[in-house]
Amino acid sequence: MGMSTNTLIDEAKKIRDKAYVPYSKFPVGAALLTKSGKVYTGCNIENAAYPVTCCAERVAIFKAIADGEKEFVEMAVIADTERPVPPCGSCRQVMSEFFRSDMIIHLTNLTKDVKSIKMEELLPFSFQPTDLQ
Ligand SMILES: O=c1ccn([C@H]2C[C@H](O)[C@@H](CO)O2)c(=O)[nH]1
Ligand SMILES: [Zn+2]
Repeated sequence: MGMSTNTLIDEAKKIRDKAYVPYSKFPVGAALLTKSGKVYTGCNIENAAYPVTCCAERVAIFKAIADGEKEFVEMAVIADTERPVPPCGSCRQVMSEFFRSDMIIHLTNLTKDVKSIKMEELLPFSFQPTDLQ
């Protein structure tokens, strides 16, 4: 694991403290590295209308996209889980829209277990923009 990966995990851990989680009390942090070397971070933001909640991963991705970023190289996600935190299905679908199939996502937890997984393994046979043509 390179130095940039540890830095990315640290950034994810740091923004996890900003999570707005009055309902689940389950804070999650995510950090996304762009090809240009910038890091976009996200935390989960819940809502009294529970399903309106946005996960940490999507907050990070949407911040980057809204800032004009298009090329991503690595992502880290962290939560206080027993195993490396598995992203939800909605986040996997959003990731598959913007991440290359060979991009690595580092899933981790507070006890530093890390599962580094390729986009294509995280969501195989995913519905793609090209399927609309
Ligand atoms: O990978 C995950 C899994 C869950 N959550 C959030 C959604 C909700 O706020 C809380 C409990 O599901 O954790 C994330 O942000 N990312
Ligand atoms: Zn999610």
